[in-house]
Amino acid sequence: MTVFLWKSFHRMPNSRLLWQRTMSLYNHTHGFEEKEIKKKLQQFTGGSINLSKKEDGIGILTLNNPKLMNAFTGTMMIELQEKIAELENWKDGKGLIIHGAENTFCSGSDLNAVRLLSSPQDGMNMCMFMQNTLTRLMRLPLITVALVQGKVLGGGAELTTACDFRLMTPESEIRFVHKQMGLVPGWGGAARLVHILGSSPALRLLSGAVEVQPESALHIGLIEAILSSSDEPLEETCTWLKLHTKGPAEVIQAVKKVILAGRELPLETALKTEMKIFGTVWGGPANLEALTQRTKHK
Ligand SMILES: CCCC(=O)SCCNC(=O)CCNC(=O)[C@H](O)C(C)(C)COP(=O)(O)OP(=O)(O)OC[C@H]1O[C@@H](n2cnc3c(N)ncnc32)[C@H](O)[C@@H]1OP(=O)(O)O
Repeated sequence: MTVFLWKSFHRMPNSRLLWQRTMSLYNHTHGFEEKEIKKKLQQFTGGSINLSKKEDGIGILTLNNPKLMNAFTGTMMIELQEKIAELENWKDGKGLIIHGAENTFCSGSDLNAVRLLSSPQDGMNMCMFMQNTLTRLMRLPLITVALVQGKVLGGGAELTTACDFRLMTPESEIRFVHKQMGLVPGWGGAARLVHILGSSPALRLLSGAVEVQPESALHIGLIEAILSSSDEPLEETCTWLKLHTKGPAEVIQAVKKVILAGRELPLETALKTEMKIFGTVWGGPANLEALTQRTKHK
């Protein structure tokens, strides 16, 4: 299945539907009825997800529900899916910053919705819906950064793990509070956390519902950097991301794809995928330009 998925990924299907199907994890064969869960999620309104795509190839995705510390309502979950689909089709895109409105990232899922979706079946459908969306986010051919501000809890902490990098402001905190809620992560956050940290540190964070402060997050490798202040974090994050997205979109996207292949595929398949992605940039405009200019790397 994974191999099939990656072959399709590499072939860059033109059809958006095929792309979405191959990038997602669950469909009706897994008992996932997307239409049904969307109908339920539509009932829990409030907030929005806003996307602005800048000319320099950096997108800014804003979680916007500040009254509830940017908790995810049902309609925000649906809007997130729509914005990720839009980003999958962004040919000139290179990077993405995810942040929350009014200087706080996200306090998880909206507890009002959680209370009303409390049957195991609804819970599993919501979980499959969010896992599909966050897996597609993780597989975007863009370099993604979560800008962590305020108290980032539950599903908010899970969302940060679907990004390539996390940057924290000095006063912020990440906390997988699921155990305190009688839960475990369900948006894929546990599996991704094990990949990021290894199983013992991940278990420590989950079993202790540990409040992870910036210094400790940096020490265990959960984040890439602590921002210098909380004054202009979005600008600082943009500057940081621009260092990693300098160059043409096709090259930046190819860089992300070879890393994705290495992260998700068995070694032999990853190597073959890398070779094919290499073929898309070898002799390409950026490569020829660098050769013409006799670029030196001093
Ligand atoms: C698989 C997904 C699993 C999950 O995500 S479970 C959800 C995990 N998140 C939580 O349990 C968050 C509980 N809330 C808190 O701990 C605190 O509100 C929090 C985020 C630390 C902020 O504390 P403060 O800065 O003191 O602000 P506050 O408590 O007065 O909050 C302002 C208003 O926002 C509300 N709020 C915050 N997080 C929410 C959430 N997730 N769902 C629904 N409402 C939420 C909070 O109830 C308050 O509303 P109100 O002013 O009392 O009407």
